[in-house]
Amino acid sequence: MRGADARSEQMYDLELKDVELHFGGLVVLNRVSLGVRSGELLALIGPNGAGKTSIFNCISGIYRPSGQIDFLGTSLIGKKPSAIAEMGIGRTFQHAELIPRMNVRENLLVARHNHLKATLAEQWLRLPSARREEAEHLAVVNVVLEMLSLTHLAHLPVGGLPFGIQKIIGFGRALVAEPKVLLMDEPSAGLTQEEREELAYHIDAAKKQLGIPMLWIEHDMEMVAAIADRIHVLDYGRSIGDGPPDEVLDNPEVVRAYLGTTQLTLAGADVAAPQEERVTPV
Ligand SMILES: Nc1ncnc2c1ncn2[C@@H]1O[C@H](COP(=O)(O)OP(=O)(O)OP(=O)(O)O)[C@@H](O)[C@H]1O
Repeated sequence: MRGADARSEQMYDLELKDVELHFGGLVVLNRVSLGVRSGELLALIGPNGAGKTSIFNCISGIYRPSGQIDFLGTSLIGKKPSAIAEMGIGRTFQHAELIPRMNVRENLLVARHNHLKATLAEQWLRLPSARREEAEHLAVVNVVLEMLSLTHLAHLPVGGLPFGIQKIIGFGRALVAEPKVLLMDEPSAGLTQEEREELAYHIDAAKKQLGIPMLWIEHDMEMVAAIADRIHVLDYGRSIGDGPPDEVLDNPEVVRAYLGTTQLTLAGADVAAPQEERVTPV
């Protein structure tokens, strides 16, 4: 079997089948089926209110839909959000939950708490096992800092850093938890064009380096066209397209539903290399 054929046959790590969600009379998700494989970045697009965040809330166990949601062969339906997070489903939020007075490295270390094995007493007594564990956490954090070109800012309080850098730190927070799949809810919201390109560069690089399946809600079609492997389109809770970016963004139904009459141009869609020297460490 050739590479592309093998890939299309590959099982999904995370798969939704006929997922349906209602709030009173409102049909929020109407038999939605989609899946994401390891090493794949699947963009979830659609107009406001289409149901994108609701899909994340169903996967995370916050909403209780009908249908099937399977993660690495295990059903997530009926599981508590904490149990789902512990299974390795990571999530970034539109507003990164950073602690402004802590420095960048400390913010990432906090996100390792799910991996803590040493008891509080062992940590206080600084037993060798606790010290070894601390060193392991620090090593993971340092790898992520390096990967996101944040090492030179690691000692700086997060609150004083530009918004675009804070977004990259928020992405790093999700990565240090070593998720098995990552859900990203519009990480580019509020960023300038230059900051979006830098974030896109890091998302793309992290996907290639770590091979984690990523499901990504995004409104910026240039970012999507530049780095998504596949796009799934929702409209009023219904799936209206799924496929490679050039195919999906050319689909007349998608153009009509999502983009109005504006023809999407993919020309110029690009990602920029990080600019480490943008922020001067103090
Ligand atoms: N907890 C809730 N109770 C009632 N209605 C809800 C709830 N959560 C979502 N909805 C409704 O479901 C629909 C889909 O909302 P959702 O936030 O999933 O859309 P979205 O595609 O993420 O939109 P946006 O791009 O604006 O974030 C909307 O009509 C919303 O008002």
